[in-house]
Amino acid sequence: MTRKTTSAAKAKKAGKATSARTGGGDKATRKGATTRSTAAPKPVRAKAAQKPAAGKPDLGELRVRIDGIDRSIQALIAERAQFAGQVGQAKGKLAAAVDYYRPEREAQVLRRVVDRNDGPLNDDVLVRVFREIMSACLAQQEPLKIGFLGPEGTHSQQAVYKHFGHSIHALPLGTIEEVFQEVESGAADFGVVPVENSTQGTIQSTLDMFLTSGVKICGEVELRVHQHLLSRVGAIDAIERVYSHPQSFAQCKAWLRQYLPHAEKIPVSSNAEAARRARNADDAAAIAGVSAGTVYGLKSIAGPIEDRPDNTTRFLVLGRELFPASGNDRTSLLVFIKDQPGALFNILAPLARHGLSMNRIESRPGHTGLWQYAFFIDVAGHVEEENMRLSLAEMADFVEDVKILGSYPVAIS
Ligand SMILES: O=C(O)C(=O)C[C@]1(C(=O)O)C=C[C@@H](O)C=C1
Repeated sequence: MTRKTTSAAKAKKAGKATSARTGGGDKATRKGATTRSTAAPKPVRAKAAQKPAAGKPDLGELRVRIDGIDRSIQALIAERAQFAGQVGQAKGKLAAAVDYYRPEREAQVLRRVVDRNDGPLNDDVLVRVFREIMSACLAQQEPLKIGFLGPEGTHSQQAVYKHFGHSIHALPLGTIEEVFQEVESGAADFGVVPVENSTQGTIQSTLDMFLTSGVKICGEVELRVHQHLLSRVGAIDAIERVYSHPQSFAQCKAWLRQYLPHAEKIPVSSNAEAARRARNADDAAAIAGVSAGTVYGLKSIAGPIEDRPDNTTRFLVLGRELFPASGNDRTSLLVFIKDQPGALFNILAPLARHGLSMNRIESRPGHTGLWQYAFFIDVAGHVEEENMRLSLAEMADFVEDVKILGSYPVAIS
């Protein structure tokens, strides 16, 4: 019964969409065109209704076409939301919004968007649009609660919206440790924390949290990070002090040396905190993203000011469970190796034997004994896959312990 109603509704809507897409068949479209041509002769409209110059497209006609397409898009989004609602029902009565979230499915949807894209819009623009649609579809159950390193306006918050869209509750938290704790306790459904920057390297406080926390990595986000010099007056000559996160100072080292060599550099816990402080004095500035400037009412004096134009931060999405494979995944392992000759070689050799690429390896004091190290290893693939399972089994003789921190879709756009 449900299926019958749905397909009938779908056919009806598809018909409506087709006529709107072709431009002339839709009643409302024709009405729009008529209204426009007989509109009262206000100067602006009269200009739009004028015959276009030879070779120039007709503005009024183009807008009628756009209106028709908008109607089709809106009808299709509504139809998609209905199906997504039914998918929710198909999953059964689940305890909370977090149980409806499927990162592997979202990654597959977005990859298809990229594969289909022939322009004129860029992949990242289309991914953003579809991300928002899925975000809104999921929020029909209940919006997800996402913890991040606050306050409002940080790059972490931008990463939250890039990954989850805007139909969520973003929860600003005081420290990276708190993000882990809130996810582990269930107060947040997911968390987003920075893990490495292309200019500055690893954020070690994030890696170290995995030594003791039970959270799982269920996604990654890559964000191009643009830094600006922000102040309440917007004049560089007035600046005596600059606030920022140490990582951001490091990303803008050459620029600061050239343009503000004598200003005092004051490290604070986040760029947004820097912006919050800079709003209190005319001689203070912050290095932060423009969104922090918007939140705290600051003007951009200069930007982007990062030394490397490809400056990118990678964030991890933290959750409480592992998700199935999406088809293009990464696995993060925390390996405590045995203190014996060739131990590191012996844990990496199985990966090579089974054709798995290691994307990254990082050693940190393992907190298990003096000079004992833990290795954070990222490998292409998913733990569900045969070659990964075989590699892990073959490593077993050479490790004290292996923790699978997560198997998650590789970042999209
Ligand atoms: O396919 C699903 O499992 C859905 O719930 C639908 C949908 C979507 O809008 O496409 C919504 C949320 C999930 O995180 C993944 C996909």
